[in-house]
Amino acid sequence: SITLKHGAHRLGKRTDKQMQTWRNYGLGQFIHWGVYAIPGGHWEGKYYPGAAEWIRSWKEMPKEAYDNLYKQFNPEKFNARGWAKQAKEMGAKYVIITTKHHDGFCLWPSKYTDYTIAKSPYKKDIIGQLVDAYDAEGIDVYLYFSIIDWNHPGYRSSLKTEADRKEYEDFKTFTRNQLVELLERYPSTKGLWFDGSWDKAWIEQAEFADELGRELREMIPGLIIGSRFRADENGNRHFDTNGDMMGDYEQGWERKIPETIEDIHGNDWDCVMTIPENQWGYHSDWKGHVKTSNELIEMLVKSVSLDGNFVLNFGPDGEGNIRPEETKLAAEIGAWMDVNKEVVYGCGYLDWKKQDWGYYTVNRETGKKYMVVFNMPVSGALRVKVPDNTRPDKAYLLEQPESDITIEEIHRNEYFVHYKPMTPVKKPFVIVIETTESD
Ligand SMILES: C[C@@H]1N[C@@H](C#Cc2ccccc2)[C@H](O)[C@@H]1O
Repeated sequence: SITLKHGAHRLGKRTDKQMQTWRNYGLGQFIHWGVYAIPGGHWEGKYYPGAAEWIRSWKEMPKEAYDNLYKQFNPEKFNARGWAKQAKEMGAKYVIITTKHHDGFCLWPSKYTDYTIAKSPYKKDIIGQLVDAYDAEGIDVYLYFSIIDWNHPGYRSSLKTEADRKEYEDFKTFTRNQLVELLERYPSTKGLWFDGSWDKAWIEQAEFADELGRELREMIPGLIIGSRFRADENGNRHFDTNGDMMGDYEQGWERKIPETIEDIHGNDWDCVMTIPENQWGYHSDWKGHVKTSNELIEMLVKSVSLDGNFVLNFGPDGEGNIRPEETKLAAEIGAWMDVNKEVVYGCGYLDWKKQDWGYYTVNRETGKKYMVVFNMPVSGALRVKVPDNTRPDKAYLLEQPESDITIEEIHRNEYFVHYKPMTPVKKPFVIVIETTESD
């Protein structure tokens, strides 16, 4: 490997208590909210086919019109406590909230720009209300921050001229000031989720970004920042020139999930996921496939089974309502988590061979092993292959600890766990499997 000044500053996982807490969340909630929720994917009767939070970039959207939407932003129905309660009932252990998306509109009263909630009819600090409400529910708060800021005069996607460079210096100072301001205003923040850091202009700022990261981490000990924040001095993002991850966890899994444990290269990671195909901000007309709770629970369990966190996105509407489809899914996921949360919280990868019926998770502290079943075989025989020196002794339904499920040895280190559900299986279910390990 080569010597880098601004590459990864740590090899391997962080082992401090803040990161252990992060690693054990399992389930998080993403909230994308801003003035883009007002048009909700439409403008003057036309349907915007892109992601609703990107509508400003649509050729049919006059920039002037978009940039004045904030003068209408007055979400009467906004109820931070209600959102936090719903997230608690869903089983989210942390929340990531957009403070400022690519459009540059600030949901907190930043003193570094007038393009903020303070200048809207609503006036009040949305981020502050959400931080307090989620803290009160015991849900850890992380702040999403977009480096891209289409509203700031000094923002550039690339630096072509000396004038660009001069302007961009102001933008860098503005960016740093806003981030320091956010951590000063909301010191209970556990981490920053950066986005919009793919521009050439920002990628060239390896030294500045590295120093900024250091400054932010000094403000809040244990602060957690993912791999999307900065590039190394050779322009490499997420992984530096030596292939080492920069940041505390990998943020490359946006709307996708790794297939195998090899895909995660031993790093912590999160998957951030939309309910429709690709809408983060509120779009009033979701087209295409909308995921069911069974699909989302499978994504959650698959993520946990591969040592990751699953963060499900909610896009409240322009009045501050959580839409009915999201409310329904939150309730269905919450009902499943009420019964099965122990296969998610504090759990991770079990190095047993993956089987078709579903996923294994194991509690990192107790070693308790779970079979989370999504695909019941017609035979009712769930194949289990164990490592050498491991003998399965007992299996029972998590929901019915007194149930005694037959384990049949069929080959060396290979068993059938025989289970015939009494009623048709409508939701994933969990079998606990107890083993004896011999040296
Ligand atoms: C977390 C998500 N990242 C943002 C994006 C993007 C994007 C932009 C260009 C090409 C592919 C993806 C989305 O707007 C949302 O905030």
